[in-house]
Amino acid sequence: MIENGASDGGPAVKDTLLSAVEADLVRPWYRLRFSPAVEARFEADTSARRSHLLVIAGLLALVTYNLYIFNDYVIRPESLLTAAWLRFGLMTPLGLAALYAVYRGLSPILREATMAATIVIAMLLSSVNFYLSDSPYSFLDTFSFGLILLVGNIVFSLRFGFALASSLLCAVIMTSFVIPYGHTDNAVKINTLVVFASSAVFTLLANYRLEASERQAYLLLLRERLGNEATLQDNQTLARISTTDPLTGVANRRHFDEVLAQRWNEAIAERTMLGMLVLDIDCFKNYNDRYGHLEGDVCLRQVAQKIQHHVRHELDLVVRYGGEEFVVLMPDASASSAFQAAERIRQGIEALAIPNAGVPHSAVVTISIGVAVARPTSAMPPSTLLSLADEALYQAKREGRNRCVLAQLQESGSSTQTHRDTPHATGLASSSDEAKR
Ligand SMILES: Nc1nc2c(ncn2[C@@H]2O[C@H](COP(=O)(O)OP(=O)(O)OP(=O)(O)O)[C@@H](O)[C@H]2O)c(=O)[nH]1
Repeated sequence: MIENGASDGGPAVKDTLLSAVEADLVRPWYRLRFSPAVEARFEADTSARRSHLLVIAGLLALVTYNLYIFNDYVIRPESLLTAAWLRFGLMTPLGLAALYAVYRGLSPILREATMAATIVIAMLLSSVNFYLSDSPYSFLDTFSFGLILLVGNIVFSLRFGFALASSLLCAVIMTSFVIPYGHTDNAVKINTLVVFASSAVFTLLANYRLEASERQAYLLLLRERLGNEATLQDNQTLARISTTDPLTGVANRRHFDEVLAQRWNEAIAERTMLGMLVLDIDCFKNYNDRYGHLEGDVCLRQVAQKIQHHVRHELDLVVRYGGEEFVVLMPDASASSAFQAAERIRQGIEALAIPNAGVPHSAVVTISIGVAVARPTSAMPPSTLLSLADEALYQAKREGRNRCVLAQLQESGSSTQTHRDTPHATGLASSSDEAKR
C-alpha cells in the first residue's frame, strides 16, 4: 500500500508528519480526509498504484458494458444499431480517452472526476438506449442500472465525495428518462426508481466503509514505517556517537580496537602490509598553559582535520587515541607510502602555523610521528604494530620533535627485526629513499 515514491524528508519533517499521523488516527469517525500534510503523503504514496488499478477496473467495466450488446439484441432488436452506436461509437472512445488520461497521470481531483464522469456518461447513454426503443421489454434494463452505481462506488471505489456526486447525477438522469417514458405503467416506474435508490444507498455505504478502512490501514502502516525509520536513525546516531571522538569528529579508541583487529585479520588473509602512524602534538602542555584549554581544543580539531586531509579517505582510519595523541591505520601500505603520508601530515601541520610560543624547537605547533609497517601473521598480535609505532614516536621526541621516525618490522624466517629510520625535516629525501629500500 505504501510505495517508495515519496521523499521522506529530514528528521524534523518526519517528526512533524508522525505527530500529524497520530492526530489523524483519532480524528472524528466521519472525517475521511487527513490533515493536509498526511493527505499529501497519502496521495504521493498511493496515487500511482490507484491510477493503475482504476485503469484495469475501467477496462473491465468497459468490456462488460459492451457485452450488453447481446442484451440489446434480445430485448430491443429493432434499435440494435442505435445501441451499437451508443456503446461502440460513444461510450468506448470516451471511456478509453478517460482511462488513457488516468494512465498518463492526473491530479487526484481530476483523476476522481474523470472516473466519476465515465459513470455518469454510462448512465446517460444507457438511459438514452432504453428510452429510444419501442420494444415492450426495453424498460427492463432500468432494473439493472444499479450495476452502474456498483461499478463507480465499489469497483472503482471512487473517493466518497465523487461517489456521492456521481450517484446523485445518475439518479437525476435516470429519473428524468424514466418519468416521461411512455410504454410502462407508473407502478413499474416507481418500482425501478426505488430499486435504483436502494442500490445507491447501499453502494455508497459500502464505498464509505471501503475508503475509511483503506485510509485507516494506510495511517497505521505509515505510523509504523515512520516509527521504524526514527528508530533506525536513532540507532545510526548512537552507532556514530559510540565510534566517534566528540571533540575532533575522528574515530575514537574503541572503534580503533575493533577496526585494527579486522584489518589485521584481512591483512593475514590477503598477505598484505599494514601501516600505522602514531602522532603526538609537540609540547601541547605548553600550548594549553599559554593559550588556555579551549584554544587547545580548537588546535586539536585543526590537527585532526589536517591529518584527515592527508590520508586516503576510503582506506585509512584516523583515530584520536587519547589526549593529544592520534593514530592512523593504513591498510595495504608500504613502508615508503606510510612514511611519505606521515611526512605530508607533519609538514601540513607545521604549515598551519598555529603559534606555540615559548617552546624550544619551534614557534608554531608541530607534531612528532612514529611510523610502523608490518606484514601481519597469526603468530603476531596486532598490538605489536602499535608498540613499534609508539617506540618510533618516542624516538622522534627524544631526537628533538617535529619529525617522523620509521620502525619497520621485517619478516626473516621466524625472527623479526626492527628497522628504524630517524629523518628530520631536512633529511626527508634520504629517509624516504631508505624506507623504500
Ligand atoms: N585542550 C585539551 N588539552 C588536552 C586534551 N587532552 C589532553 N590534553 C592536554 O595535552 C597535554 C599533554 O601534555 P604532555 O603529555 O605533557 O605532553 P606534551 O606537552 O605535548 O609534550 P610532548 O608530548 O613531550 O611533546 C596536557 O596538558 C593535557 O592536559 C584535550 O582534550 N583538550
